[in-house]
Amino acid sequence: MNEPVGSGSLLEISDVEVEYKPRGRGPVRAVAGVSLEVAPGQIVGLVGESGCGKSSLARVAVGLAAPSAGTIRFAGRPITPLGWRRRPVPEVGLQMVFQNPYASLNPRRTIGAQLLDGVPDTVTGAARRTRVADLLDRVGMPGEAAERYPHQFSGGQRQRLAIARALAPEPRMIIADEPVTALDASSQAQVVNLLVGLVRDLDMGMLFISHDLSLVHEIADVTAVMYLGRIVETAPTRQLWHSPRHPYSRALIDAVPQIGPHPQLPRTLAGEVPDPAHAPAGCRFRPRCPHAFGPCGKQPPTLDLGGRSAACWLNDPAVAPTTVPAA
Ligand SMILES: Nc1ncnc2c1ncn2[C@@H]1O[C@H](COP(=O)(O)OP(=O)(O)OP(=O)(O)O)[C@@H](O)[C@H]1O
Repeated sequence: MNEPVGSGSLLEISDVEVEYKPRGRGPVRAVAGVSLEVAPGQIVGLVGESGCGKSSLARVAVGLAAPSAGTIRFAGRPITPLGWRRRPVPEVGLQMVFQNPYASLNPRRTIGAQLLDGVPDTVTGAARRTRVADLLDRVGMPGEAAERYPHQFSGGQRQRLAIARALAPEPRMIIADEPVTALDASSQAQVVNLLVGLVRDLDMGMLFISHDLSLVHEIADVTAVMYLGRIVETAPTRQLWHSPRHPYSRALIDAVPQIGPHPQLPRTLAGEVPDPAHAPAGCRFRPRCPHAFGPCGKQPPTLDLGGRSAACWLNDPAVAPTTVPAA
């Protein structure tokens, strides 16, 4: 199953747009031209406020819906959307873990039956049952769980089982969309540690989607920051955390309470995220940006800053004011 990847990327999202056409309303461009890559063995964190388009992007990335524009390739092959409830791309090894584990577990079937569904056909006979036991063991669940139904487990256990279900087809990559948001605090840490441990052990790629920058900071190699349908900054996580180059990334970092020797109360960003049906022209962050100036009314640049990128005119020395505050 592990075919070579030509370009070095496992998942390549290029100029993707997702537009909804709700009845009685104008079109909603939830994803407005996003490009993002995940390499084998890499964890990429995608972070942004609620409504910025993270789930819309995840759904098209995994093939559950078609993008309105742009292309998605996995292991060098285009992803063809097959629709909700059909397993779209198991043959290319991309699986999804949802916020609500019920979305990936059928409440009317035993856990064992559902895990067996995902085990590749190349595993035959008694080895299939053994594989199910191995999967349960990997996620820290007892073998007896195979005979039970999803409702017989707690939220944290269900998410472990959903992770086992995602691992069954031996994927090369996981897209995890807010996988711990619905769980209580103690289960959150356990499930994140489990997921990250498995991804690292199995050398998989992962796109980890979250509204929680402090969590993404803990686990991601690279962080992409999304605002109102666009990626505004992508950088190695440590660089982004210590020297953000987009004012929105700065605002997200400032919103995280700091403890330790230099405690700091969170500073919340003023204003609301605009409705994507009425997105501001030019830089979409402009109405909330403390540094907005002339060129921001134009399309923001996607500036390559050497291994990282930021869509902000402040980083363009040709146009930025000479007294530029750090983002
Ligand atoms: N089926 C739909 N029809 C119309 N608008 C939609 C639809 N699905 C999502 N949207 C809108 O698209 C935008 C992006 O939604 P999306 O769920 O992708 O964001 P998100 O960042 O994942 O937010 P959350 O974390 O709250 O799920 C929002 O404004 C949302 O209201």
